[in-house]
Amino acid sequence: MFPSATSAFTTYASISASLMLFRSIFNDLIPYPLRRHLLSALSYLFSFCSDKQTILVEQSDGIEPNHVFNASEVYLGTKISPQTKRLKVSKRLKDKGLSFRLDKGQRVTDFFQGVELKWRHVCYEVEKRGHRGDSNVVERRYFELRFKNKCRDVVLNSYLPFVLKSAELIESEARVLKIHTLGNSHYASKFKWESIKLEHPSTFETLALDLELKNMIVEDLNRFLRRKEFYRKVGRSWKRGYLLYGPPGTGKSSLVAAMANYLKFDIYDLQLENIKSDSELRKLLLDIANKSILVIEDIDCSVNLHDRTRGHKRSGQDKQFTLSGLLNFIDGLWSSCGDERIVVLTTNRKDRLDPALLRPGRMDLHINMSYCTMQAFRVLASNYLGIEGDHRLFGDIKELLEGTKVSPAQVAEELMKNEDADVALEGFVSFLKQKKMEDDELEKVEALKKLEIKESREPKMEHKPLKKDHTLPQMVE
Ligand SMILES: Nc1ncnc2c1ncn2[C@@H]1O[C@H](COP(=O)(O)OP(=O)(O)OP(=O)(O)O)[C@@H](O)[C@H]1O
Ligand SMILES: [Mg+2]
Repeated sequence: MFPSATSAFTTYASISASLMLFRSIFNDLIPYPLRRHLLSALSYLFSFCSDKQTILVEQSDGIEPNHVFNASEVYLGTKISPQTKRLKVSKRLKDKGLSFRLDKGQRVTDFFQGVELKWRHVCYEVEKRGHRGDSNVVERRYFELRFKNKCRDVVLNSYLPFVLKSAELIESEARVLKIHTLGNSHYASKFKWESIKLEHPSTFETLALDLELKNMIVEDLNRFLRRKEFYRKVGRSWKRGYLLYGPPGTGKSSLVAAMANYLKFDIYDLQLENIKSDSELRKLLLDIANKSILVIEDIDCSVNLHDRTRGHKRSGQDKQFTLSGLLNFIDGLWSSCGDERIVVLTTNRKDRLDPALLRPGRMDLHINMSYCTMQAFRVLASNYLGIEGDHRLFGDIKELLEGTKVSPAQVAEELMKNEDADVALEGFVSFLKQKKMEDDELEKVEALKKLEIKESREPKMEHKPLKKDHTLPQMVE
């Protein structure tokens, strides 16, 4: 005989009333610390009879935030399912989209290498006593991760590192990159960094560079990111300096943007003309966040940095801005402030730079951005005209490019003139022919000029009247 619906409901009501009564007596009569001990002793007893293990990931480890907790929170935000009933949603200024977090008490089940992993977000309150005896209640949080005993190795050695790595990727994907420049809304004549969204489309795929050079740069960046421990071990600050040199329009600024997009680093564009003193420079550089690229464009002409001892004085000001002040940040003692920094200097004229900037070890890599080669041209042809593989005009173009100095920027401009690939390439061939003629003409003029200069420097023969030379045979009259 089944109990009637009324009696089943009465039994349910009386059991739940007793449970509630028991809970409120338990909470009211037993002080909080004892309650926690009793509960953890009970769960300890239960864990003996279970084939499951539990890992607790607490929000903070003493004073420091627990990185595993933050990573788990980010990772689990991507694992929500229709069964997750309560979610928290947020968006920071730097984020591209919304991000989700589990609310307290919510559960998520994940699978990794065939292992079932049950997560639960737990929140509890603790009473904290201040110095003056006053108390306040603070919320503490942790994640509980349950899995089968036999999967312990997989969880500790593979799953948790996987969660950390995934969270890092999710965070960097979600980040909006920024470019920071010195704003002129300066307070007390001091400049401050102001930022806007960096939406430069340049990437290593779109960059027209010789493949070997491109791969070398990407590998260098990857090695730099991997070697945090190495830098620490050898006593160097975790920084890398690149000097990009080459004629205008060869892609120096585009390479900086590609680096930022690849590494997901912000760019800090420092215009040295605005800096008045070393101390101002120091302050600005200390305000730069980690994971960033500091760029100083056209270092040869931004400020007269040649005189290291006297510094750069401005009229009516005794403050100084010196090259040594800058170098101190690049690789001196001040450079140890901050991690994961990249410094890029660009110049059109490497020969004009102070030798101090070129000294070995100062800029780790000198990258020559040269005129357009055939390999670089193929990248541009694919970007701008969608040409993959070969084209009937590529032979002519290769020959013409070898004898002409055209920057990738000039090539790009020509290729943009027509959407039809054949028309655009024919136009480009005529452009190259014209350019070649002009270059040849220019070369002739240059050669003539050099000859003239050489001649003007050579000592002139003096045409003195011939003295009577007694050695000469006398004319017989
Ligand atoms: N190597 C390249 N690959 C792809 N595009 C390029 C390349 N070089 C130049 N360009 C194109 O030309 C434009 C100008 O190039 P960019 O500003 O990077 O040159 P730059 O070397 O920094 O010049 P400058 O010395 O005048 O600062 C870019 O916006 C890009 O469209
Ligand atoms: Mg540039």
